[in-house]
Amino acid sequence: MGWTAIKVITTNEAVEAVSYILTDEGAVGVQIDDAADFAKLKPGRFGKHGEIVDPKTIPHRASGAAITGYFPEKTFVPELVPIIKQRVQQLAQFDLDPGEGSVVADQVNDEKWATVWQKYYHPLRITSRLTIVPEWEKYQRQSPDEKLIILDPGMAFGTGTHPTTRLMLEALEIVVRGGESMIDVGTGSGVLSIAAKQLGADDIAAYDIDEVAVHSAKRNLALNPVASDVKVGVNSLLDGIHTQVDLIVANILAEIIVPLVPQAMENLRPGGHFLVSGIIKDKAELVRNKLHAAGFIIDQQLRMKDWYGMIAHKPTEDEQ
Ligand SMILES: C[S@@+](CC[C@H](N)C(=O)[O-])C[C@H]1O[C@@H](n2cnc3c(N)ncnc32)[C@H](O)[C@@H]1O
Repeated sequence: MGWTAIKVITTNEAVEAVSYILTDEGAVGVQIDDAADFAKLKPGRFGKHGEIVDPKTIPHRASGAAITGYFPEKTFVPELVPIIKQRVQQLAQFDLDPGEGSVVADQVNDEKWATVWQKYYHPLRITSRLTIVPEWEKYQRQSPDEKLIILDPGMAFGTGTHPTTRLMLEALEIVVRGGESMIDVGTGSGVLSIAAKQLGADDIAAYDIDEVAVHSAKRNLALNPVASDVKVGVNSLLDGIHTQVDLIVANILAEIIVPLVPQAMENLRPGGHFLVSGIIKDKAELVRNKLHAAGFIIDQQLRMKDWYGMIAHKPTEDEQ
């Protein structure tokens, strides 16, 4: 079996917390290289047979700590790295200095990672009506209402298996009635736009700040003829966009949702829905407060593991 190693560079004080994060995200083993441990070594106190060893000859970090988590080969790295990054940065809230906080993936013993994980990615019924089907799998519908989302996420976030995406797919199924115009902010693999089209949404524009994601979304939209008219482009949030749509969806980190909230209010018609996900438990209050302050009405809060999603709407004239 191959392993995927994900290395976090942090401070000595954050070693335990980062090790916990890596284990909590599925690491089966953690290796710690801490400059503080090295500083405690004294000549002659170690060596396999009690021999005197010069600490200077031992490879070590000059400062801070590197913590490497070893994950099973089924791990889909493009979804895991941003999540670990976010959790490491959040340590500052608990008065722990995350330091550099860089998170880098490296495949160990397996250079073919990009295809190996595919062995573990199978058709998945997300809701009673939405099923994700990897492009390379054959799948027979289990019921006439079942809608398929054909995907090859490539290197973009959005396999459909992550709780943040699943919450959004559930929210779309609750809200979409048919004929809605929609903007998908941070489209990743394009999974939410394809799902919305399958549920009956009409005119959709999808944006991502990352060119790799835009490329992946274009490819996936082409795999799903129902979504072939979705417009996709590079854009940060809704910068420079002034329109009136029925629905805006965004599965992005809470800190990025915050500046998006007033832009969503401006671009929604009265009664239009704003669906947000990607909100880790500790940030739910921040997003709720921001939505209320901007004038949104929160209709429903969805939760899966430590992740929250929210369904909000812009008040109609009667509700104002
Ligand atoms: C958590 S992924 C969500 C992908 C997909 N929509 C899903 O639900 O699975 C967040 C996406 O937002 C993109 N993103 C991050 N910051 C952004 C910004 N300021 N503007 C637009 N997209 C952004 C990332 O590149 C990434 O593709």
